[in-house]
Amino acid sequence: MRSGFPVARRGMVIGLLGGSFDPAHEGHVHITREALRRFGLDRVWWLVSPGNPLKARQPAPMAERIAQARRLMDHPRVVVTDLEARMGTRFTAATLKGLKARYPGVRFVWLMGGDNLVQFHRWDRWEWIMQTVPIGVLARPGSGVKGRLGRAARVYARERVSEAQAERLGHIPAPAWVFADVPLKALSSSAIRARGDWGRSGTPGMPPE
Ligand SMILES: Nc1ncnc2c1ncn2[C@@H]1O[C@H](COP(=O)(O)OP(=O)(O)OP(=O)(O)O)[C@@H](O)[C@H]1O
Ligand SMILES: O=C(O)c1ccc[n+]([C@@H]2O[C@H](COP(=O)([O-])O)[C@@H](O)[C@H]2O)c1
Repeated sequence: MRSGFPVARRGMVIGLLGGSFDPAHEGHVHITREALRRFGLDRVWWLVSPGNPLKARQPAPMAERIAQARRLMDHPRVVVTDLEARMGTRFTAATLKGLKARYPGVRFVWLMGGDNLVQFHRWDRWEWIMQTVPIGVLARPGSGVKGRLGRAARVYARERVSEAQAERLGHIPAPAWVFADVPLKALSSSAIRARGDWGRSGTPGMPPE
């Protein structure tokens, strides 16, 4: 990855988990492992965001978040990247456009927790995203209860793929999305920040020493 851009071969299926990772925690690790297993992914790339366009709060410096995420997410098929900062994008649609141009022949799958599906219709060019890449949604406490999946799920209800077909997700033409009912982990970056041990404890999500 000398250029800062990870290597990917044609035909690979790569899951993209975008996030603030401020800080990364065991919930991110958990959904990444579940996504690798359930969606037939060759790799997952964590896209550490320069800043979520819908969040007013500025996150911790990119270098700190990347370093902490790499310490936590140690897996041969997972890459923690600052691709969005390198490409100068922060909206997901722009990121996907850039990645598709840079990696022809690679199949991307967008990954997100159920909380993001609920507000997905507020994202820039969300319908274009839906029609461009398959989406794997992972259950999160407080989201995914019947009737609370949000507008995007309603508009694209017929494009929902069953969990039994999820292993082929990267090969199903968009629009296609799966809601994976993974075991729930009630961890969040905001709770860790509120506790105030981010930056002091080596492992967010664990009690400070
Ligand atoms: N415990 C979890 N279970 C399922 N999905 C999660 C979990 N934690 C984070 N995610 C998902 O991972 C992605 C990146 O999350 P993010 O970096 O914003 O962490 P967060 O814990 O949601 O942060 P914050 O509490 O600041 O909103 C998002 O798609 C989010 O929905
Ligand atoms: O493109 C958008 O309009 C958009 C709006 C909100 C969130 N996102 C992306 O969703 C991902 C999760 O964001 P966050 O802050 O919940 O970790 C991250 O990659 C953000 O850039 C993207």
